[in-house]
Amino acid sequence: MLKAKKVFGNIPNRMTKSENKHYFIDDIVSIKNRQKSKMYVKEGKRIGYGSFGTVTESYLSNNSTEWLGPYAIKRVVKSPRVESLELEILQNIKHPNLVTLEFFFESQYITKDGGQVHQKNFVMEYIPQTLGSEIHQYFDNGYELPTKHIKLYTFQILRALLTLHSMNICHGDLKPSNVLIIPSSGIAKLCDFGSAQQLGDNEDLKTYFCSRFYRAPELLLNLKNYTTQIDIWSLGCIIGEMIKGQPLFKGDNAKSQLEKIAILLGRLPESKSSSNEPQESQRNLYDQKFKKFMHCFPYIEFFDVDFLLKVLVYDFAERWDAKQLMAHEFFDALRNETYFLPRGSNMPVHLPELFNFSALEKRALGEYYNVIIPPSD
Ligand SMILES: Nc1ncnc2c1ncn2[C@@H]1O[C@H](COP(=O)(O)OP(=O)(O)OP(=O)(O)O)[C@@H](O)[C@H]1O
Repeated sequence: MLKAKKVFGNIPNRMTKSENKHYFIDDIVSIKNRQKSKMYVKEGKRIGYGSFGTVTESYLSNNSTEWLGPYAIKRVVKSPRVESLELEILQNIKHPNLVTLEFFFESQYITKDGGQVHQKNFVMEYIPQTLGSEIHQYFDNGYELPTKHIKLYTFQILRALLTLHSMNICHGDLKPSNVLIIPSSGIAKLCDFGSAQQLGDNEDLKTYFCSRFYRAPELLLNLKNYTTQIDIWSLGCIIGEMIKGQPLFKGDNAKSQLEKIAILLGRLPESKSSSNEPQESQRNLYDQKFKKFMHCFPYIEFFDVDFLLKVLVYDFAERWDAKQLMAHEFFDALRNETYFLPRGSNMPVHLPELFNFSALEKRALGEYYNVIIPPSD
């Protein structure tokens, strides 16, 4: 289990709102140097209303005249019953494709009946666009998301998953609104670790989490032996949505979600497919699925269909993992070229750094590393 570093006191701050609509926090912890200080906080417009908290555009100041920011402050109720890995992940895992936590503080308010509610406040870098809003912008205006962009965002999501999964952590709520993007530079970063779990052998695992349209079949079936591969399924649904402009599987409940999935993948197999099956019947099965996928995604390249067939697989043991997928020829367009065209621009810009892997990432990639990096690197 990841250990949370105890960098803040046990007694939460009392928030005092001043007339200028900013308030003062006694103990705000800088993640950079783990030092506590006193700061003013000014909150602006709401960016997100999640099921667990609110996110607002905010500014911080040491003196209430010069303001730093914008930041995004996510405020969630601190519950003694629900353990969340969100703070541990945000403060301990630094990664180019995970949103950066800059500060953290605790706060409290008194309810009408005199009860105290304790809150956690995550002060993050502010990235105004999400993959969800980007998909809408394109499709609402009659355009499709360019294939290069789809590959760019997918690769970076996989890179973030490679790191989380190498620690046996699943994100648990991957969906387009939890992927923050900077369209002008092509950067993608995952946010919202409120549903993240570290999977171990003896955990009493919950199965009711992850937004339905992106929930893997094993979760829909309430199987307790699921793995971090649930995130790969969610990613497959996100890729489908980037291609089609709307959620790939839109069920009203778990049963109808499985039915929607079956339209594309065929009925859930009664027993595990076996690699001992004759090669010919395996080939036939692949060809049948290939035809269905071609019908669903008529304008994509053959090897892109093959990529999707490796992601959207019922059996999570056969679903490819992050490193296998990063090595797929689906990403050759990113390995062999250095430019892409951002939305609304006719000037190509450099692709973001995609292959500057850390030592931890290199270890997680193992033998795949040499296949994944561009030929000239
Ligand atoms: N750092 C950020 N910069 C800009 N927007 C953000 C940032 N973090 C979160 N958001 C926006 O706020 C929304 C809600 O945040 P988050 O998903 O963390 O909260 P949540 O309560 O878990 O929401 P949900 O129930 O939708 O999963 C995100 O979907 C995203 O659109």
